[in-house]
Amino acid sequence: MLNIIHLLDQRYVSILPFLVFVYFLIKWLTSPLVAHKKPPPTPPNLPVLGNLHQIGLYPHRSLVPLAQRYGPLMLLHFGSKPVVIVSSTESAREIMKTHDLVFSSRPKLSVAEKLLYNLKDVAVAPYGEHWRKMRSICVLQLLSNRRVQSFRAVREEEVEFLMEKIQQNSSLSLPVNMSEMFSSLTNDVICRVAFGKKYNNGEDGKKFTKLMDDLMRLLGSSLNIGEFIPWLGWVNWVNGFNAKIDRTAKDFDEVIDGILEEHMMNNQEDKTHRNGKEDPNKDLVHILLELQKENASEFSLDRERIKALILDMFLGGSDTSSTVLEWTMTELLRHPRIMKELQNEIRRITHEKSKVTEDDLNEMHYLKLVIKEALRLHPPFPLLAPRESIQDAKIMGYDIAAGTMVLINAWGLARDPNTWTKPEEFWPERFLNNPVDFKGHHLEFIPFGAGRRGCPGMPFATALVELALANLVKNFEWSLPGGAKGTTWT
Ligand code: HEM
Repeated sequence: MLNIIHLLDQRYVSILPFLVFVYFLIKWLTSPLVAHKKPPPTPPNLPVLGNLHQIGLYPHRSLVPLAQRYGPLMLLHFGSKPVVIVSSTESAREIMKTHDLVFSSRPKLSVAEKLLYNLKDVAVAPYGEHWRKMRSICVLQLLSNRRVQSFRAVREEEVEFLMEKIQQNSSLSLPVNMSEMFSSLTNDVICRVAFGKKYNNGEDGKKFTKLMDDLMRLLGSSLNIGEFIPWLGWVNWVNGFNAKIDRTAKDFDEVIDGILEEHMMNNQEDKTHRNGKEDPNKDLVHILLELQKENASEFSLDRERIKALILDMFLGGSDTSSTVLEWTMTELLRHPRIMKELQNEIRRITHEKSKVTEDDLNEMHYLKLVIKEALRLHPPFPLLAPRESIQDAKIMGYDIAAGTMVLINAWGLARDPNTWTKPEEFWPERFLNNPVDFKGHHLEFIPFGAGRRGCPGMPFATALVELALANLVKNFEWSLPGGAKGTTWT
């Protein structure tokens, strides 16, 4: 008996390596990437880092030569995370049009999770019922054309204020820091729209501005090593990154809590004074609190969802528009012929008027071409916002597994020499008699994204950018300090 057991033991021992091999083979074959017969081409990668070393400081730039070599749909590895890179109009159309629903989720990134109330907002929320409801509030209540129009006075006043500041500097022959001015313009507009007042003065103002800067920096940070190489997650504790996230999230929460309390008290008072009549100048917090009270559907717009939505409005509405203004002015300064042509159009239309108002903008066709061209060359989100597939899909003959992160190189698409004549040149006339627009129908030009997850803030952003730019160009003669020519780097 003992002998038999011994014999069996020996047999098991000899087949053990085989069983282990079979186990790993099955595991490998059923892993999300290999189970799919044909994954997209992958550049060679390093252990641990994957392809992170090939991404560099400007990923949208580094990805272009890689795509030329490995194709319009590549599979990279950011550490251990598989990421599909989309680099041609055709592959973007497949992802954002043909298979839009499959790619309409967002990956769960831990920084966003902590800062955006556990993904309770709209911009980073995964696809599902919560996102659908929040998106509909955004589109129908907060950012509709009618709502954007209701904030016209805010935009006109703030742009006028910007003109006064520049006028003061220019009368003293002082240089103007346009980056700072654009940043405070867009911040002040979004503060007034969201909260009904500015947060730019005194200690509170400073604290708020710093908080917003920190939020933007953390959300756009590439410091988060633990996201892509999980076993190095401890580094984020040691270098203070996690502590900074927690502190920023807590500080923002305190500020927004104060603002909500203030609004709730004011709403009570307003009701007694206005006798139930609708206030045409409601700010976004006010609107959200009303929706919360109505609570008509089964969807509960709880306090955290309100805070997360407000934060989205700041993240979407502030840095993006100021970046567009900055780049457009930079290109105009580098191209005096285009600056002159634009100035002629604006001065001809507004004639003797001291300022451009929103009524004048419809006639300013060249202005729109200039902004389009600046958005083509310098999209504020060169890789858009990451997407994630919700089920397996076949794209251009390649298999992409459910749960794969997808990055769309909008910057690369808008400079693709196969699509655009002289793609590196700032040449607004390219859009003359050309139906290509940034509204998400032409996949070669998608600074606002496209499809279900496309940007709902486009009308809000363009209204402010057009008004500010028209006034800047009408009212002043511009040049770079010391006769500098400006750079082309982005
Ligand atoms: C020039 C200005 C802007 C640019 C270039 C821009 C660009 C973008 C891009 C590329 C996306 C991702 C699209 C995609 O995944 O297909 C996006 C999403 C979004 N944007 Fe904007 N944006 C701008 C202004 C705004 C403004 C002013 C707001 C709100 C006040 C806003 C709110 C949002 C929101 C809420 C989303 C998330 C939509 C979703 O995931 O369903 N954006 N934006």
